[in-house]
Amino acid sequence: MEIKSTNIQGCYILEPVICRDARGVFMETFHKKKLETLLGGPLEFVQDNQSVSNRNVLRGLHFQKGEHAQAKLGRVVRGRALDVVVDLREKSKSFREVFTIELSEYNNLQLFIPRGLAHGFLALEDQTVFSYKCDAYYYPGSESGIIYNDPELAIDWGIPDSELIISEKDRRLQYLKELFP
Ligand SMILES: Cc1cn([C@H]2C[C@H](O)[C@@H](COP(=O)(O)OP(=O)(O)O[C@H]3O[C@H](C)C(=O)[C@H](O)[C@H]3O)O2)c(=O)[nH]c1=O
Repeated sequence: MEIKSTNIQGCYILEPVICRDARGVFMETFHKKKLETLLGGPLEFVQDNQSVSNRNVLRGLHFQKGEHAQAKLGRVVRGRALDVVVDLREKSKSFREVFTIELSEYNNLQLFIPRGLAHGFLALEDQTVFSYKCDAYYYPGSESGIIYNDPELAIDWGIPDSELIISEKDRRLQYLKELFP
């Protein structure tokens, strides 16, 4: 497993070792001890999630507040997605910064997302399967988020707004200026 830093403190790109032979491909998609060594600290994932999205579906930008904040290890098992995180940690050197990366079944990349970041993605192919580990349980009462088209973030999703498929819930998410008045 190789690790690369991003512009966001504690957020890392992970590239698994791909073992290919005449039968196909094998890779370790998660190895607790190796990842703890690479990240330099303990990891205790407690919940795995998976969503399937057709092309142009945008999920996010979501986070859980306070004690229910989740670190995530995300990857695309099938298809392609533009993955986006925003640093919402006021004490972080990268506070308010955005990082985007394409995760796909073709590049096998993963993204480690520390607690305190908002996360979302745009599916770039039909039936894109996004799978991720969380180090805290889902806690509906702590759910929050930032709206995908917040002008302060100016995220380029790469397609016209009219083509985006977004849940009513996500269309009602707050702006950064409401979260940090
Ligand atoms: C997140 C979650 C949701 N649910 C239920 C709640 C709804 O009935 C249904 C769909 O939930 P939601 O629309 O919040 O799903 P996404 O839009 O994919 O949410 C995720 O989107 C972005 C990309 C994230 O990083 C978050 O982990 C997560 O918020 O699954 C659960 O039962 N458990 C869960 O952990």
